[in-house]
Amino acid sequence: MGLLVKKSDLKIVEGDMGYILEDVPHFTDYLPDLPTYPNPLQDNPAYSVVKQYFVDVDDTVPQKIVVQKDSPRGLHFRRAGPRQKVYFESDDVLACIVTCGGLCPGLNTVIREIVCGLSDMYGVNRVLGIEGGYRGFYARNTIPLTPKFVNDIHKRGGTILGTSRGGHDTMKIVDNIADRGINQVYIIGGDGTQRGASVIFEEIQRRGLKVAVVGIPKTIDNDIAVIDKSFGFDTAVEEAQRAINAAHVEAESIENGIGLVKLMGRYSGFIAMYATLASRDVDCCLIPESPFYLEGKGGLFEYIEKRLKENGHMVIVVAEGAGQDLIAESPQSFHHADASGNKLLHDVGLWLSQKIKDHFTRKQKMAINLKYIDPTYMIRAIPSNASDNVACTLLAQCAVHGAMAGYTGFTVGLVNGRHTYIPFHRLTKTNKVVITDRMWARLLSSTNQPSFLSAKDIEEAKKVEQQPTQLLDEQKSLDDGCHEVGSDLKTWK
Ligand SMILES: Nc1ncnc2c1ncn2[C@@H]1O[C@H](COP(=O)(O)OP(=O)(O)O)[C@@H](O)[C@H]1O
Ligand SMILES: O=P(O)(O)OC[C@H]1O[C@](O)(COP(=O)(O)O)[C@@H](O)[C@@H]1O
Ligand SMILES: [Mg+2]
Repeated sequence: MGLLVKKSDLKIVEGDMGYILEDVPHFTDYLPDLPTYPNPLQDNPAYSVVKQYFVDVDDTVPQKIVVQKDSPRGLHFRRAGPRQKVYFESDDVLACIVTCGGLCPGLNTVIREIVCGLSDMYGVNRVLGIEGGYRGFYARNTIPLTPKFVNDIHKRGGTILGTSRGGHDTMKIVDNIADRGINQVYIIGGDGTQRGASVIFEEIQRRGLKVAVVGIPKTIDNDIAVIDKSFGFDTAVEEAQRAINAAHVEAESIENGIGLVKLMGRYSGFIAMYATLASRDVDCCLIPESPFYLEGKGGLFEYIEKRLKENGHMVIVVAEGAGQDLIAESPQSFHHADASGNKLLHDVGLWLSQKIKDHFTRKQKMAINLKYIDPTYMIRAIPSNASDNVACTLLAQCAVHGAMAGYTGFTVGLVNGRHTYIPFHRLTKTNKVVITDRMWARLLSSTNQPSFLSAKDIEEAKKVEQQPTQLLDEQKSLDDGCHEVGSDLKTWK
């Protein structure tokens, strides 16, 4: 279940024409009369030439960018960036950085840029690395992070700090933060991590500590709500091309060749969809959001047979979360969830390979050559590419600006091309490919695969689409006084 947020805990500012700002918490909400200091950036020669370097206090960014003449202005988030006044003196800051959840290209770049951003922009030189994810706060020693130490780390995949699932003990973590005198906590991770960050922030606020809790969203699956795109996603899609190319070369070199590639995507098929659209060698893309079936008219086997007869070979891309309902329970799937409570998946790649082989060789008596490629971890265990490196840098710098300016309990994220500060609870919902959107239609028209949907399914999907928008749903919940967010795809105990 997602986070349950009371209306009284939200910072909502309403304006004309249906304008709503969902603001993020600030120290002054619970610690009035804190001293402020001029932002040291104003004396930094590198930034002194920038016209209006500091962000206007009233700047906000709309969540919905496409509007009609009479539509309400809708939900907005606070624009990220440096503020004229800061709430920390450089020498007083003791920051820490932790990485949690699965790997993602760019983690080391974000770590590097937080350390260098704190030092170069704000003269902060005390930064600690928390090793091995959340449990590292109370179970491991810290490592001092200096600009020199992190200088080359962006060239490496993974995270120099290590990561983990599970192990989130709020009290132990906050005790540790307080005992060490840490006053800025940078938490890099996905939806689960942001839920964890949210409860850490609540406890810190309850204890009245002047500690900024800042999230930087991470997920290779690109399934975090609200934000445009997560860092590392482009790198993963690019790396997936190598596997798809190999599958294509293998398939076209042999009679009735089928190349099958499994890509990551637990609940959302973004990697599979973008890798397919980028490649143009893919004949069929299967994702969790779009149910499919094997046998009979309009099914996968019929389509495979057609493509082999037309073209002599084909390439299939399958996202790891696709077809889970079709796969029978197996004895191996005894553990149903990982340490963080994420549902464990059946291996759709192996299952599908076997099903295709059985169907064509035994039932159809048609000789096929299937080559299965599983590059799962290869696409996320690599360093980030050039554009992801820049994305990581901007996220890290915006995170630092926000913490220095006294904001807390927020995640930094790109919304409609602008960096914003977003309350944690907004990001814990899972973003999914919408199969009634134009992007999925583009994919279907580029692969020519069947949609696997009956006329009734299409009607149902359109009805879901026509239901009130997310914004209206959420506004209604707010009016009711309570706001539940987050997917119910996983349970947290
Ligand atoms: N609801 C929650 N409350 C507190 N901590 C959580 C919650 N969900 C996940 N976490 C913690 O966040 C960390 C990362 O979560 P996980 O789901 O594995 O990865 P990701 O953050 O990439 O989604 C884990 O250490 C887990 O214990
Ligand atoms: O084997 P692991 O480390 O649990 O990771 C597998 C999972 O990690 C992911 O890459 C991303 O998951 P997170 O965003 O929760 O880290 C999923 O696509 C995949 O199912
Ligand atoms: Mg997750």
